[in-house]
Amino acid sequence: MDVKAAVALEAGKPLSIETIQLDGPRAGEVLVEIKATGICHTDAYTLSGADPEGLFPAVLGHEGAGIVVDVGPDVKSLKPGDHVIPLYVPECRNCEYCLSGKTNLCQAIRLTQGKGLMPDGSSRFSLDGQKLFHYMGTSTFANYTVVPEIALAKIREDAPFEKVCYIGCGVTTGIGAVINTAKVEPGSNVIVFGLGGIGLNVIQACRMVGANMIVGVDLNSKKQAIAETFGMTHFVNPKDVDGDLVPYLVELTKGGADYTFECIGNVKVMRQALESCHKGWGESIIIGVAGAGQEISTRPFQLVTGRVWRGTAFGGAKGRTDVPTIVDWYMDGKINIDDLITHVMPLDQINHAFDLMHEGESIRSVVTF
Ligand SMILES: NC(=O)C1=CN([C@@H]2O[C@H](COP(=O)(O)OP(=O)(O)OC[C@H]3O[C@@H](n4cnc5c(N)ncnc54)[C@H](O)[C@@H]3O)[C@@H](O)[C@H]2O)C=CC1
Ligand SMILES: N[C@@H](CCC(=O)N[C@@H](CSC=O)C(=O)NCC(=O)O)C(=O)O
Ligand SMILES: [Zn+2]
Ligand SMILES: [Zn+2]
Repeated sequence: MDVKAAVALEAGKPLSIETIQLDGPRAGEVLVEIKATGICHTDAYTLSGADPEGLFPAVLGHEGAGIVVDVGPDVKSLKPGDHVIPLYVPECRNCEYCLSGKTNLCQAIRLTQGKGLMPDGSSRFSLDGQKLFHYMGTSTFANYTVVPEIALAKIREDAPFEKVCYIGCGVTTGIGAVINTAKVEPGSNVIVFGLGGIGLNVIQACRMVGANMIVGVDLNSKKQAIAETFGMTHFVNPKDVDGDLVPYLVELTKGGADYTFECIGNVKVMRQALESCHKGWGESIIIGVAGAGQEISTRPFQLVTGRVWRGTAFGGAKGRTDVPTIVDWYMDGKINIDDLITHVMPLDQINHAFDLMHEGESIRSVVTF
């Protein structure tokens, strides 16, 4: 079938709006009509060429919501008409990782997903006969996509696509990092580095769990006002700090934070986030994705003296189990998504969404089809 898509033809170039061809679903696969997709910083990261797994030409996008149109053989849990959110971390409930109970990182299809292919090793997308790569197993920058059954969360039908698509990455990542990964306790002091589409969700979850100080750090002071409405209690712009940022933050939090979150993807900030933690118990959670060749460093003494360095993917959430619950939280008014979606636009303006992100003018842009 013909599909309208924003195609990443080359690294570092704007997306190209094209009519491409999509093959139907094979065994274990589902054809989904994408109704809305958010644009996450990770899409920009891959498009920039910094992603070691980045492949071109490809259909990017991983923060979508839509409706099942058709299912391939052996699909049991979904049927046409079901409302779904694609998952870049699937949940097969059968692999060693799923059965461990220790991680959300289902590995059932990770190898082919990282090669831009469906689990059978082929692509469903093409442009004038040339193969296009899938992206993160989701490829939501198209009005139709094919996704493995194990990578789809079934959600309630009254949830608005243009809002809950954001649960496909940013909302779940930020909230899950607080609840599943750090397990922030009431009364904790936290520092959030980067007040974008992920960091603001970390802040709203810290408020939900009853954190005490919620310090936000961002180079862009325009983020202060919205962060305060989501629960930030103190704002720090590193440009306004005389001297080193770390001792300033340790002093502000009276000995260091119980938890810090790096929501930028900058390895220098990751070090600052670790070293701003409280001696003896502070935990720093890396959420940001850093480019190829980048490495983190610190004095081992920081860990010897009790600070903990951890990371999280998709907020530690098991998508088919947890995403429907987060949709319920939104529908019940327990979490705020509406105020984080600052821009909505049609697919042919998607490059503007990337410009807004790079200029620091948006929190989340959403494309509706
Ligand atoms: N681990 C995971 O599962 C996920 C990771 N990510 C990653 O999280 C990071 C954040 O993503 P978004 O919130 O969508 O990005 P964003 O672009 O919306 O926000 C980044 C924020 O960091 C600020 N910033 C940039 N450099 C800074 C610095 N040196 N010091 C202080 N603030 C600085 C910017 O002003 C901006 O407000 C990205 O690296 C993204 O790839 C995103 C989703 C899931
Ligand atoms: N391909 C990159 C790694 C990118 C990455 O870390 N992705 C996160 C999700 S970011 C979403 O916006 C993730 O879930 N990672 C787990 C995984 O299995 O990929 C690289 O190779 O550096
Ligand atoms: Zn994302
Ligand atoms: Zn699994």
